[in-house]
Amino acid sequence: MDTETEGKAAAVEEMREWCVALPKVELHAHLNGSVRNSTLLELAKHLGDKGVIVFEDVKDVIMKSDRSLPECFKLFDLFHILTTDHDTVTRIAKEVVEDFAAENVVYLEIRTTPKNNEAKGMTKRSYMDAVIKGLKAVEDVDVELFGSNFRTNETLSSKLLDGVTKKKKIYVRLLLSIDRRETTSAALDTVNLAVEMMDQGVIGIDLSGNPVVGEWETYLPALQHAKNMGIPVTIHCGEVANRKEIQAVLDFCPQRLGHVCCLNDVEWKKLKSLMIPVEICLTSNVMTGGAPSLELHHFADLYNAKHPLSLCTDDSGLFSTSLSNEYYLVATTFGLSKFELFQLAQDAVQFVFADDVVKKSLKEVFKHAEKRLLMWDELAAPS
Ligand SMILES: CNc1ncnc2c1ncn2[C@@H]1O[C@H](COP(=O)(O)O)[C@@H](O)[C@H]1O
Ligand SMILES: [Zn+2]
Repeated sequence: MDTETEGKAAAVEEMREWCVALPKVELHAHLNGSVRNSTLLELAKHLGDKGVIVFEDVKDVIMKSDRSLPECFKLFDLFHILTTDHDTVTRIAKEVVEDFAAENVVYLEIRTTPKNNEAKGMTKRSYMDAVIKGLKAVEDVDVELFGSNFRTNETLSSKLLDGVTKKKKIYVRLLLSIDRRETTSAALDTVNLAVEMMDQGVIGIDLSGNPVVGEWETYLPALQHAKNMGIPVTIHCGEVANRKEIQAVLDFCPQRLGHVCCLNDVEWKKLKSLMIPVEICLTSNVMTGGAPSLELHHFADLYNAKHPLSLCTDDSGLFSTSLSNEYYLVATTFGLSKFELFQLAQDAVQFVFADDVVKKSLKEVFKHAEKRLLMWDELAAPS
């Protein structure tokens, strides 16, 4: 390697390290899309040995790196075969939190679809109990799950991402997803479950699933019920160009929106005037064709318009990404400076569904990390 190439490689490495060190807020992560490949392979091997699936076929699908939108949803059906029993749900929930915490995510909203599965003796409630069991089983990191369990702000903020001697801390909150394949009654069950579990870390509702399936009118009663109960709602919007639905979603005016890829000029204007915070999922959108390329991703337009937004992974396992990588991509694609990236990460605190106590504590975390991160180059420079 010549000196110039070595210098470039070192700069890439240094920027990647900085993005990992940056405290981050993750607002759009699906549990079953965030499972480690190694875990999926282990689960597939186990079911292969039992004759439930053909391991070699499944292995190739898991290891494939490019995925279209329809392929993603076929894959989710496969993931659900692999993961939907109580013990496995507990395991993946634990691992997903560990993985996010390992890259300095300090606040994580995980969303997942509560599932009934009679054959496994699973109800939506027992599925969620298994998820929560997994969050409580995390040992390497301090997980703050319930509003009632907060320690004092000072203790929390000094511990979160101190990174030197103390155990890392992460706030985790849960969003219950309504799958677009569900009936009105099943969607209502999910919202009622959220109401029941508000004191156990559940703080919101999401609408997701294959965007070419289902009708807005089917979910509207459940989403309206959530709104009436004061439960924040986030909606996958415009993954495909469904004009009628995009209009209806904007009219519903949820607390946040995911993706917003296929909006026309009028819808774009409306989104901007409503100032609904957007969960931006760069890698996911480029892989599934929602955005033509990283360079042409609508992040740039929203960012330049100072529209509220936050970088997210969507499905870090499925798309082989991480939140640190999404920040790195923004830096390298759109030329944001470290200062701007820091602001971007910090601004996401405003859009969390957790209460003001948590927001205050998260602001402290960023304050605490600011000097170290913004003086990174000076600190790293040889004296
Ligand atoms: C790629 N973009 C996407 N668009 C829409 N829905 C998506 C999604 N990625 C994931 N999901 C939704 O999340 C479920 C998996 O996690 P859980 O089983 O809930 O934990 C998928 O089945 C789908 O409903
Ligand atoms: Zn999503």
